[in-house]
Amino acid sequence: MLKAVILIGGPQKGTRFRPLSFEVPKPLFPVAGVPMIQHHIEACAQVPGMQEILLIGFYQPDEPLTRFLEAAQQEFNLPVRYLQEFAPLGTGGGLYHFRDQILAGGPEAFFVLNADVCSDFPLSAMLDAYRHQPHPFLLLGTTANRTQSLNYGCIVENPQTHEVLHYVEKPSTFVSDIINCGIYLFSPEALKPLRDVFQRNQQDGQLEDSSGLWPGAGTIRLEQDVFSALAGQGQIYVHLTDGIWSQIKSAGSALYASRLYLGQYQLTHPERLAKHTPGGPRIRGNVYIHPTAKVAPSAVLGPNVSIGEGVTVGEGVRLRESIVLHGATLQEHTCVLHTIVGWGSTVGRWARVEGTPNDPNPNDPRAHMDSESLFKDGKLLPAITILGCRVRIPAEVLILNSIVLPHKELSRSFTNQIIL
Ligand SMILES: Nc1nc2c(ncn2[C@@H]2O[C@H](COP(=O)(O)OP(=O)(O)O[C@H]3O[C@H](CO)[C@@H](O)[C@H](O)[C@@H]3O)[C@@H](O)[C@H]2O)c(=O)[nH]1
Repeated sequence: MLKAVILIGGPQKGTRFRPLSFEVPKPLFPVAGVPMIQHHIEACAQVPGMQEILLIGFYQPDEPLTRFLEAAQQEFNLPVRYLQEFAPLGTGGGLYHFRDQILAGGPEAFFVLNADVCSDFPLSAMLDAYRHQPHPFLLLGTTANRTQSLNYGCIVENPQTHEVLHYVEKPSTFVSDIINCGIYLFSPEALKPLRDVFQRNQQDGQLEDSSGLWPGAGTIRLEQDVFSALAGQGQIYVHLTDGIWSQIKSAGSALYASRLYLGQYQLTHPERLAKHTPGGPRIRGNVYIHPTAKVAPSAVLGPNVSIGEGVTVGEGVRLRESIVLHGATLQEHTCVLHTIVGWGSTVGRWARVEGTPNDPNPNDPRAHMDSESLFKDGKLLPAITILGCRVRIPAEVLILNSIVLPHKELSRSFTNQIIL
């Protein structure tokens, strides 16, 4: 019997996701038409013997989260429960705090997944590797180029045995091109080192560390406190993958992840991809259209477009590399490229809304999305355009490389601006 834990974090963590995280908790943001963590849940539910999926975080259990959990339980016919931390406990504190719930029923092992990653989740392959040679910690690893590796946990392995010999979280100089994907398979034994860290933190007193976290309150950093400390002791192994993988930290990376998942749907969910039908809109490449959306037949959509519930797309609209969220309206002949259109927003006739993608270098197979910062030298960097919720864009204007905060009613064109 197996279980899975998804680490969903909490409200203040989604700052690079603003203004989109104002409306919905980041783990529920739709990526390729379904909430971000539904991809995780679908992957876990497919592993034979999966008994229960636990979401651990420090969000207040609000209505969208509760509705999502109920829908997921019904769809996958599995208990999917939310366990709320009393305070942010770090990536390992929640696992230790809720250890009794995780180990209830005696699982053989449990998966631990960061919520903010996009992957094809090779969970069965990880399970095979684990069963072949059970160790307390199995980490999924992928490769990154030298510069980008510094943004992740870096793993030095023994290439013969795949034992993790050395682990450094976000090093300041190059350590290894194998990075931690934030996808793990732990044996029940893994909770013992977590207990040791917990007890040590209690003894050391309630000292604040440099990140402002409070170890005495039960905070455990899986990466630094456990992986770095135990590397080279025969307890941590890495399973390498060359499948799709990306972090979802910013709106730009959500758009990129949407593209990756839409590509995956060819294999996993062909029924979710829109097909060209006589009298229907023209579809180019991978496109998701929610069944309740109304799309005019002369619209041209794709590639890599995802259209949410109740969206209206008018005649002659051109839509490419974009996510259009619940209840938005694109009036006739708008052109929307590399943009996220927020919930209930309206783009007026003949308006053009465009962003600039910051996709990984296509000539470097090890490149990932850069963890973008919005500014360089005091200037807003060109990036995808984001319209917050219920924004109104008038007819015949151009909105380029801009972020528009919720409820704004614009009256003219804007380029390279954050509109507050
Ligand atoms: N429950 C809970 N979850 C948390 C907490 N803090 C973070 N998380 C969740 O844990 C995951 C990791 O979050 P971060 O702490 O922001 O780390 P990171 O910068 O994403 O880096 C981690 O992931 C990388 C892969 O995406 C790894 O390369 C890196 O080593 C590390 O594990 C996210 O899904 C986040 O929601 C917490 O206090 N409580």
